[in-house]
Amino acid sequence: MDMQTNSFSKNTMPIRLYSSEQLYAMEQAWFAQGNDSFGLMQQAAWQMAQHIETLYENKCRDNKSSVQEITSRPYARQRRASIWVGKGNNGGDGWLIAYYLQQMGWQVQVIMVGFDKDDSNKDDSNKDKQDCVSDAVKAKKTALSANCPYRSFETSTDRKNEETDKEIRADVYIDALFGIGLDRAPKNVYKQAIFAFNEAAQYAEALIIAVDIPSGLVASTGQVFDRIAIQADVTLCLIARKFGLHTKDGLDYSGAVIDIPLIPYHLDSNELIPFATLMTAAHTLKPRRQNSYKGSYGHVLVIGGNRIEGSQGMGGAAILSASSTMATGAGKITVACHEAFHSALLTSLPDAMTVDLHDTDWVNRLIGQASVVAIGMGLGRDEKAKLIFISYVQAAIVVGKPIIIDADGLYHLASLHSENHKIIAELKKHSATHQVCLTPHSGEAAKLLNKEINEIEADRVAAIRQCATTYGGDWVLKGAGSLILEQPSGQAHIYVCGVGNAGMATAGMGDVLSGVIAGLLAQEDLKQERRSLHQAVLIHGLAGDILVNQTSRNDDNSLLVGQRGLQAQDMPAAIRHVIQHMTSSQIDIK
Ligand SMILES: NC(=O)C1=CN([C@@H]2O[C@H](COP(=O)(O)OP(=O)(O)OC[C@H]3O[C@@H](n4cnc5c(N)ncnc54)[C@H](OP(=O)(O)O)[C@@H]3O)[C@@H](O)[C@H]2O)[C@@H](O)CC1
Ligand SMILES: Nc1ncnc2c1ncn2[C@@H]1O[C@H](COP(=O)(O)OP(=O)(O)O)[C@@H](O)[C@H]1O
Repeated sequence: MDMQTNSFSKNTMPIRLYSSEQLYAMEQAWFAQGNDSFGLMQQAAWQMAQHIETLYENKCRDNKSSVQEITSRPYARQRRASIWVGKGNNGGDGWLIAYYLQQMGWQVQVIMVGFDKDDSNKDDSNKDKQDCVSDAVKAKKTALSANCPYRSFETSTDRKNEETDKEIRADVYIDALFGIGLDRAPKNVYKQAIFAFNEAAQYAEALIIAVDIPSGLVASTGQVFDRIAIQADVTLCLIARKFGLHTKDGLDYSGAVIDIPLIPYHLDSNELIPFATLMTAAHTLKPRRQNSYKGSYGHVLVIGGNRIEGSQGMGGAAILSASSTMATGAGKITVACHEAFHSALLTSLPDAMTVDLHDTDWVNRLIGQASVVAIGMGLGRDEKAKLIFISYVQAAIVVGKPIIIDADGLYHLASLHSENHKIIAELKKHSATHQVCLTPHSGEAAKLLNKEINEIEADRVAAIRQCATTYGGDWVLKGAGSLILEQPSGQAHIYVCGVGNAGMATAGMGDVLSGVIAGLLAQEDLKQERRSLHQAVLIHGLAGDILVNQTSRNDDNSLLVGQRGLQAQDMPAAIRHVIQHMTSSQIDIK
């Protein structure tokens, strides 16, 4: 992987992300080499206890009160940790954290969730089978042998008295309910415990630390069921980064992520192929050659912006896409849109050329001349729009052009797929030799795969893989932590976009993205460098971040609009800013 990047974030290195299954495989490979599983749990807990102490001290410093000040308060002479444990190995980590924190002078209280009387009896009666008991049981025994105070969540909620409330109020709340083993929605007592944990920790204004992954968040998908999850300030991530921490709900629940690698899995020669790669920095771009002209930087043809009889039309989609294309440095642009929008287009983008979307002779001629064809933004969904979509995509295939398909283009593609139209196979074949980029959000992906949106959302990686298998080409599955699937040599690789923000959840942002992709692909001089799909998605996200000031050193804040004020039309100026910094000096984001 090309590591040459320009720093647009604190962490500029790509980070490998793994699924639960891969994490379990890493652990098993480690144990198969003769390493002890309980020893690993002890190591994990010991390191986490150290981190917890440091994080708490840092929090006190940030609050501008010294640790001595805090510890001298009559009700808090000791640092207090409330540790909520489940029955799996994540809970085992929690018991051992309690054990080590107590040794370090903390006042600890363990809250057991889902343990019933039978279980504890079973543990004690199995003394003769000590070697066979699980690590979690060994961890519990270790903590109990050191007299760590503990209580069952079920019992304390039943009692519901003031004393119980006081007992569980702490400076640090530690979530060790579920780790990578969570595979379904927490129900009953688990659901109650997660809500109670969040409520108690927020009431106490405590530091909230998740062990390995916040409970309720699925490591392999980033999904949280019905908003039932621990809302962490910090996640102490064991062994390797979980995919789910960085996409979808993971972005809202994980807080800051601290790695605790524990085992040297990356040194293994039979290294696992990562599930995905997290990207937070765009690759550096070389400056333009002095001896060049507009033709050196490509000609983009944007096809969209239609007006269907009786409607106001969607000229803005083509205008936003075209403006963003020019902001990336493309040499020339022609927009094939409805004639009703030509003057509006030329008013906002006088550098563009225009052609009537429905003048098929002209548009076909331009397809032959263009370096890249981007089609679908505001194209319309009626039968006439569908016919021109088929005709222009076919023309682009015949003359061998890179194609970007977005928005209404994806709608037509889905319907053509359901009709077994031959263009689907033609496009797939074309994608084996030419770049074809398709950019659905979850709703569009659902149509393309003939599924419900919640099925797509439940496993976005599976969805993007299925899109690529069905239609060929490179894909972006848009949303928080957008996924990008590229298959340059036939082997699919998935990236997660680690930049961008919720201010970008606004109309027209997707049109802007299609413009950035087209602009990068058009520029031949960037061939030796990265002008890949993930590079385009990063530039788009970084531009959005600059506009909401997620920058630590952005001297020029004239672009600042904030998340709620962010509009797609603000993006071209920010894209220019990002491209300029990628080509010269560095700025930091976040
Ligand atoms: N030695 C090691 O390997 C090391 C492991 N480490 C730690 O172990 C953690 C993984 O441990 P784990 O595999 O025991 O899974 P964990 O998440 O604790 O328990 C889940 C269990 O709960 C259940 N369950 C699932 N969903 C549920 C639901 N919604 N509601 C109710 N129950 C549910 C499910 O059981 P089921 O009921 O399906 O039989 C499942 O077995 C990992 O994140 C890390 O912290 C580190 O210490 C490093 C060394
Ligand atoms: N919460 C978010 N975090 C990061 N990026 C986001 C978020 N919401 C939307 N975006 C990005 O903004 C763009 C929105 O695209 P899309 O939904 O197609 O908008 P439209 O159809 O209105 O043009 C996508 O690139 C998406 O990834």
